[in-house]
Amino acid sequence: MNQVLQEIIENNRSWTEKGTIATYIPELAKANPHALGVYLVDMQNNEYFAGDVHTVFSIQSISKIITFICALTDTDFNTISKVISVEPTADEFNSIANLEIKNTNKPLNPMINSGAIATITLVKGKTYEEKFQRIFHFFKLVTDNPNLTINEAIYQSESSTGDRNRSLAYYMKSTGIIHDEVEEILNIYFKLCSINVTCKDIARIGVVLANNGIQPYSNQRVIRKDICQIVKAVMSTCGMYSGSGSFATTVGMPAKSGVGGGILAVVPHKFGIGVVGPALDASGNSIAGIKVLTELSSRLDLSIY
Ligand SMILES: NC(=O)CC[C@H](N)C(=O)O
Repeated sequence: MNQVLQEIIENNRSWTEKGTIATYIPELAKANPHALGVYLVDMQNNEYFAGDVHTVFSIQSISKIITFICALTDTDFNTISKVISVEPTADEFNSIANLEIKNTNKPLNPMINSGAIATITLVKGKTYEEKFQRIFHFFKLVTDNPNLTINEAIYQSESSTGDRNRSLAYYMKSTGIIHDEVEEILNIYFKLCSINVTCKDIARIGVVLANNGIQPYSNQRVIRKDICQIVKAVMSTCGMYSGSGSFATTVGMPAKSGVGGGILAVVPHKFGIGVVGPALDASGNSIAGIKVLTELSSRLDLSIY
């Protein structure tokens, strides 16, 4: 398997030249555009990998999965559905337009920025710090990595340039979708986006979802099965932003990307997959990462469709 992964990395590394690093968060511009790595964890906890798997990157929007799981654990899906829809969008991940144009004012789904900001408000916590710590603790549990840290420079960079996210949040407050202090919620959002991870960390989140909530290495249930099903469905339809439809046809796996260059993909009952490749395509997805997953899916026949 490692040999196959090695070939796939070599076959697709040239795609890193065709994408661009996210620079709208200035600190992200420091990422290595040529990095490309892939990590698989299977149901028996075997690990396979190739390429730049030691590259550390900020998790960015992949954190939206974890926030959504925490909200679904604290608040039932029907209640959440009154605040956030689960419909895909062809607009950009930080679009403000659809909040006004679609009749309900609800963010279209929890995988875009507006939806994730609203999702944070549905996670329980007596204080904002407790809310953040509960999500961060769950991150450490599900990755089985108690040493996860926040990338302070990226957090500061996001916070000082995150005015689009501020406008999304203030708009949602004006329409009654959120009620909390906007700056406090954004502070949590920016911190969650700034968590340092490797492909292995995100593959480990993936394998728990692949196994319907049970960690293969500890046999411990960490996510309810019904929550895993909802999250995987939303990843399938919304996880790759405006590229979700073409990703479903070429790769065919529930997945979630982030502008740090990570992609977390799930092959139900088989694998959790983590990919890193910071050069992005026009939708904000890792350009070479998608190519790696496309070849992997085809060679191992992994599409769920
Ligand atoms: N697509 C992403 O990964 C976006 C996350 C990023 N922190 C933002 O809010 O813009």
